[in-house]
Amino acid sequence: MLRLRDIGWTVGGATIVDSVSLDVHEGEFLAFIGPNGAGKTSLFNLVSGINRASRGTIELDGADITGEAAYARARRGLGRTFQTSSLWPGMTVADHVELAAQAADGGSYRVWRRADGYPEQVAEVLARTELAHRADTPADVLSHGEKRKLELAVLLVGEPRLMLLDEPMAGVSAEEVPALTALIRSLHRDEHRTVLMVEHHMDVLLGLADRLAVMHHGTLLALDTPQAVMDDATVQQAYLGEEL
Ligand SMILES: Nc1ncnc2c1ncn2[C@@H]1O[C@H](COP(=O)(O)OP(=O)(O)OP(=O)(O)O)[C@@H](O)[C@H]1O
Repeated sequence: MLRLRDIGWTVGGATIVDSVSLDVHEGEFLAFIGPNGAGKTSLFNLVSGINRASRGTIELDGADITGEAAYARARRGLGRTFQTSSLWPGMTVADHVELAAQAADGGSYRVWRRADGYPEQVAEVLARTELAHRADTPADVLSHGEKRKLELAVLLVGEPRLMLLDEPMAGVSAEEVPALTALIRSLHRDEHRTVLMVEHHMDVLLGLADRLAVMHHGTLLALDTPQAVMDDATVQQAYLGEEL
């Protein structure tokens, strides 16, 4: 489904992503781990089109999308969430989803439009993400776990086939992690979406990921099943003193 060949990204003389090649199969769950600054988010930015690769090629479903803008990649079914919250504080949960539905329907983001255009879609997405009871709640009042669910809800409106999730557990309390993990699992297993996810919590990943990609200093250090990666001596060495 997704093919990266020799992807590199250099900024101001510093090589942030260095010769990354990998294939992601349809329906796969591939998790990215690695120390802070390893280049995981930078790689997601290159795949989603936020930044352009300095070299290498990116293919989605056999089409070369290396030079395509982010919105064009989104139209092909590639969606992503961000490490930091991308919500509008005073806007309600339902209005976030409504706005995303308008945008997905070809409309522009017009915050003054009344939120009565896509009630069925909004209700359906909020039910899937277990946020129906929070429909009228402003985003800034939500717990961290609910905020992450809302970011997923907004993403789901576009029905992405390939989802890039950047640290979806960041800031989420320990009590909320299981429900969020279950939601992400269901988007993958029940809805058959292909998922790439950056995550530091290994305990979360072990129940989700088919394969782990280990990044270190911008390179892909290892790519294998979770067990094989954890047994890998090179990975262990790279992580000495780091949480794995
Ligand atoms: N636009 C940029 N210009 C210059 N340097 C950048 C830019 N974006 C990222 N970097 C640098 O690239 C390196 C990799 O950053 P990146 O955020 O991709 O790492 P990461 O693996 O996602 O880390 P973390 O786990 O902390 O999120 C860091 O040293 C960062 O400072």
